[in-house]
Amino acid sequence: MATLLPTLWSFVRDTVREGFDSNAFDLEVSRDFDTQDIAQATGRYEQEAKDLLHNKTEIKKLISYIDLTTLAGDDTAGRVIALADRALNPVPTDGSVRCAAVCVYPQRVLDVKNHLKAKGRKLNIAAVAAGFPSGQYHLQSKLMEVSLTVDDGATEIDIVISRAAALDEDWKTVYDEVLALKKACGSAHMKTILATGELKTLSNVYKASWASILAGSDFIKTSTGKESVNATLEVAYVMCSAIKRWYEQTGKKVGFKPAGGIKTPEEALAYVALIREVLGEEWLNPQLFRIGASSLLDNCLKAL
Ligand SMILES: O=C[C@H](O)COP(=O)(O)O
Repeated sequence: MATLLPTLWSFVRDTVREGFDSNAFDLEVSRDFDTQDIAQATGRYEQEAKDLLHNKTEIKKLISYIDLTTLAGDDTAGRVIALADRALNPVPTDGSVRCAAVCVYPQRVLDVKNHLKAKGRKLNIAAVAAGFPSGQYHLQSKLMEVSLTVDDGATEIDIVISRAAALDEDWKTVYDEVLALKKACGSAHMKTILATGELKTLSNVYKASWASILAGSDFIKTSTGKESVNATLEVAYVMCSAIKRWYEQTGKKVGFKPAGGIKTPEEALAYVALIREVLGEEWLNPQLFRIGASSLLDNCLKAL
């Protein structure tokens, strides 16, 4: 483990060298959001969700976007193995459907990996890391946690931003940390959790989205599921506006993951309607759209 430290510190050093252009950042993020416009749009998505609710194909697609999650202090090898089996075959009457990934704590990654190996099956293994859920840890321990979790076999890492830096409007620190963590992820995909329920304003949500996208996040994700306010359509609209803007400027597609408190197919389908309108149908696949949820699958099965 001691040999990891010099490598991890080199991430930090390289990150600082890559720099953050504050002027360009401020220029880009100086936009206002009309909350009335957003409320009108989210009302539309909720209505569209009601219309989609009786379409069984849409419900099965929903299941394919789910990062099937357990993030509890009493998670055991047995629980995450059962979760992985469920993710591989979530609809007992239709073997063609599977969830996008399982999402577990770092210490449970190896249990899932060994189980999949023994079964000869493949499944994305996402793990929350980098001081999840609060982010209130030293950067070097966040980097080490990410490295160890990737070494254990996580193919996707869900990191958290520093809300302290975001609330202090220190976007350079937010960017630097995300950039360093992206490097620590290596080939694993990185989803950056903004914890929007703690960011206070929609303007901060947009700025945190932009800093995270600039720093190379593969996905941006709303929430950990542990904040008192988790995913909402309002913040999803703002985050997807940043993803759209980035795509218009660079041609690069960043994914979106609402997570936390999404329990019913109707709630989840409203996010589908939002993605369809703001980003387009091409975003509606598990490479670019995930839903982080621990109890949505049960309710989807009831709707089938
Ligand atoms: O990232 C996923 C969330 O932690 C899941 O939240 P949930 O348990 O409210 O569905």
